[in-house]
Amino acid sequence: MAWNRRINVAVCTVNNWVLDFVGNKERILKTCQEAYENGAHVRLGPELEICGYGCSDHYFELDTEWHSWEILREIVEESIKLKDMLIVTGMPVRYKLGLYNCLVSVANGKIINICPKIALCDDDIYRESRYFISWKHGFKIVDYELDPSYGFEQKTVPFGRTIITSLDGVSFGFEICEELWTAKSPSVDYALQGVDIICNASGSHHVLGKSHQRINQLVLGATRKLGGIYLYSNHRGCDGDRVYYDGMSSIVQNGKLYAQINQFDIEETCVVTSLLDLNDTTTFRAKISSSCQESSRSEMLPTIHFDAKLLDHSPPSTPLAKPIRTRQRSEVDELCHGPPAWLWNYLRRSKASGFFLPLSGGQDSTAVALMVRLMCEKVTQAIRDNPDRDDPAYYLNGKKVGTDPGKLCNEILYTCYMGSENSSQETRNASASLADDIGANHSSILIDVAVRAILTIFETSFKFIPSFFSDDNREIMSLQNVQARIRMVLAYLYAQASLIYYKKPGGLLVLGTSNVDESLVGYLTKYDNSSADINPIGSISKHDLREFLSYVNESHSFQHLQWIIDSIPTAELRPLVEGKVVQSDEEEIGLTYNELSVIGRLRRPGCRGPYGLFMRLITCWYPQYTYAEIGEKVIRFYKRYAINRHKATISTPAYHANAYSNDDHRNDHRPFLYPDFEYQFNKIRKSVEELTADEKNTSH
Ligand SMILES: Nc1ncnc2c1ncn2[C@@H]1O[C@H](COP(=O)(O)OP(=O)(O)OC[C@H]2O[C@@H]([n+]3cccc(C(=O)O)c3)[C@H](O)[C@@H]2O)[C@@H](O)[C@H]1O
Ligand SMILES: Nc1ncnc2c1ncn2[C@@H]1O[C@H](COP(=O)(O)OP(=O)(O)OP(=O)(O)O)[C@@H](O)[C@H]1O
Ligand SMILES: NC(=O)CC[C@H](N)C(=O)O
Repeated sequence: MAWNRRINVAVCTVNNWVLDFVGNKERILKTCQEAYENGAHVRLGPELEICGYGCSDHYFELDTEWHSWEILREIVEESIKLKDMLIVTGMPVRYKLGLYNCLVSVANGKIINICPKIALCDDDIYRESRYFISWKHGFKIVDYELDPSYGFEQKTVPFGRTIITSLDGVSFGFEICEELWTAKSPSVDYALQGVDIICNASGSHHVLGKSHQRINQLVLGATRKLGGIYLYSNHRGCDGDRVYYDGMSSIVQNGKLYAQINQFDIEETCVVTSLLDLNDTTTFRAKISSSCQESSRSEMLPTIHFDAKLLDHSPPSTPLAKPIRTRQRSEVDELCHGPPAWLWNYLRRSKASGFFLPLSGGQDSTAVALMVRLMCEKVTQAIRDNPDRDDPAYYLNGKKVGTDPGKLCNEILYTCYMGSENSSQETRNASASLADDIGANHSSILIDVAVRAILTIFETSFKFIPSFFSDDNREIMSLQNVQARIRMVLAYLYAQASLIYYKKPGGLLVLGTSNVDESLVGYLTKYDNSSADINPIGSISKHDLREFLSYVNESHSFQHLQWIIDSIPTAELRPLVEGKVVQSDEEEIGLTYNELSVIGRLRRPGCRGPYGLFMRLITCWYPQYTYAEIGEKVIRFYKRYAINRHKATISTPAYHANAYSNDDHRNDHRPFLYPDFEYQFNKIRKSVEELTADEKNTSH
C-alpha cells in the first residue's frame, strides 16, 4: 500500500424540481464545478437528480426518460473539462421491459457504469414500485446499448451492480437511498470486498425526528462496523410536492462525521468537501479480525476499471479533514425550520407575491402566522450570513430580499381578523397584537352583513331563518357553517384583489390552518377556511403545535402569545353569553386535544382499529379512566372519524411532517364511506363488561 492514498471527496445538496430539466442541469453542473474548484475528485449528487425525485406518474411518460438522457449527455460533455473527477448522478433508465431507478457514474467524457436500485421504497409517502422495477440479478453486469440518437461517443455501458475502480486504485460501490435502510444493505458486501468509498444518492424527506435515525444510526452506523468512506447526498426543498427534502448530505469515514450540509438551509445548491486518507480505512478494517475472516468467505464482486486518476497530490503536509459533531435538532426545533423552509420554497416557485391568512387569535392560525414569521427570519438570516453570495433563493419574483425579517413579513404576509357578532374582544385583540409583533400587514373586518345577506336569500326560498335557539341541531350547525364558509369566500377575494389597493403586482396564496386532530374527527366545516391553497400545519397535532408555540414564545418576546397559548380553543361560532365565549372545541368533540393526539398516533402509524385501539389505551389510561370511560372515548373517536373521513378527501395540501398525518391524497390511504363499526364497538362493550367484572372480583 502506497503511503499516499488521500482523496478529496464532495457531496452536494441541490434544490432540484421535478421536470425542471434546465434548472436541474444548471444546479448539477454548478455543484460539479464548485466541487472541482475545491479540489474534489468525486462529486455525488442525490437520487434521480436529473429529472427531480418526485416525478411520480410522470415516470410513466417516455418524455421523462428522453429528456434525462439529453441532460446526461450534456453532463458527460462537461465532464471532459472537469478532468479526473468522478461525477455520480441519478436518472431513470429503461432496460428491456422495465424502468430502473439508477445511479450513473461519469468521468472524463465517458459513462462508466449505470447502477440500478435493488431495494425500492414503498413506505410512508413513497410509491417507488409503482414506477420502477428492482434489479434482481444481484452483483451482475450486462452490456447496455446506448441509443445512438443521443450522440454519446461510446456505444455500450456496463449496466448492473459492480465495483468500479479508478486507474490509481480507488474503488467505489453504490447504495441508493432505501438500500441503506433495508435489512441487507449492499454496502456490507462492498465493504467486505474492501471497497474504499460507498456512494449513497438519496431522496429522503423530512419527518420529525427522522434525521437522527438517518445520520446517527444509518449513515454513521454503516461505517462504524465495517469501516470505509460513506458519501451520502440528499435533495433539499419541496420538489413540487407536500414533502420537504431536508438535505443533510454528509461525508463519513470509519464511523466519524467529517462534513455535513445544514438540514434546513435555503440555498439552491450546496457543496462540502473533505480530504480523507484511505489508509485509515485499511487500518480500521484490519483491526476487526472477525470482519477480515468474513471478507475471506464473502462473494467476489465484478469490477470495472475506469480511466481517471482520483488520488490527491497536494503537498503531504496538507491537513486532512477533522471529525465534526452531528448537528441534531429537537423535534420542536425542526418544526421551526422545516415548514418555514418549505413555505419559502413554495412561495418562490409559485411566483405568488405573498400569503393571505385569516388570523383568528386562536392557536392554529397563530402557529401558521409564526411559521411565516420564522420563514422571514430564516431567509433574511441566510442573506446576512452570506453577504458575498448570490443565490436564487435570496430573491422573490426577481427582487432581492432585504435583511430585516419584520420588513419582509410586512411585504408578504397579509392577515385579517374576520369578526362576527359571536367573536370576542379578546381574540380580536390577540390577533391584532400578534400581527403587530410579527410585522404582518393586518386588517380587521366584520362578516355579519354577508351572513345576514345569505340568510335573507335562504329566507326568500324557505320562509324561515335558522336560529341558534331552535331544537333542531341542523339550524344551529347551518348558522355556524355559513360563517365559516363566508370567511373562505372572503379570504380568496382578499388574496386575489387586495394587492391592487397596495399597487403591488400579483396575488396571495391563501394559508390553511387546520391541524391533524380536528381533521381526524372532522371538527371543521367542509369548504371553509380549511380549504386553502397550502397548509403548513396540516400534518401536525394540536399537542405538537402547542409545544411549538411555547418554544417560539421562549425565544421571541411577543406580547399576546402567552395569552394565546393559555386560551381555551374555541370556534367562536355560537352566540356569546354576557359578552363571553361559551363554546369550547374539546367539550364539543368530547375528547381533549391531548387525548386526540394519543389516539391519532395509535391509529397511524400504530395501525390500531377500534378494538385494537381500546386494548392498547387501557394499558395507558387505566386506572386514571375506568374501562367504560376508555371504551366510550374510543367509540366517540371512531364514530366521529367514520362520519367525517370524507372531509380528508378535500383537505388542503399540507407540509408532510409526520407519519400520523391523515393526508388522504398521498399518505393515509383509506375509504371515506364507512359502515357504523357496530361489530367492533360491540367487542369493546363486551371487553368493558368482562374487565369491569374482573376488576370487581379482584377487589373483593
Ligand atoms: N359520507 C359522506 N361523504 C361525502 N360528504 C358527506 C358525507 N357525509 C356528510 N357529507 C356532507 O358533509 C357536509 C357536512 O359537513 P359540514 O358542512 O362540515 O358540517 P358538519 O360536519 O355538520 O359541521 C361542522 C362541524 O365542525 C364544527 N366546526 C364548525 C365550524 C368551525 C369549526 C372550527 O373549528 O373552526 C368547527 C362544528 O361545530 C361541527 O361539529 C354536508 O354537505 C354533507 O352532505
Ligand atoms: N374571527 C376570525 N377571523 C379570522 N379568521 C378566523 C376567525 N375565526 C376563524 N377563523 C379562521 O378559521 C380557522 C379555523 O378556526 P379554529 O377555531 O379551528 O382555529 P383557531 O381559531 O386558529 O385555533 P383554535 O382551534 O385553537 O381556536 C382559523 O384558524 C382561522 O383561519
Ligand atoms: N428514496 C428512498 O429510497 C427513501 C428511503 C428512506 N426510507 C427514506 O425515507 O429516506
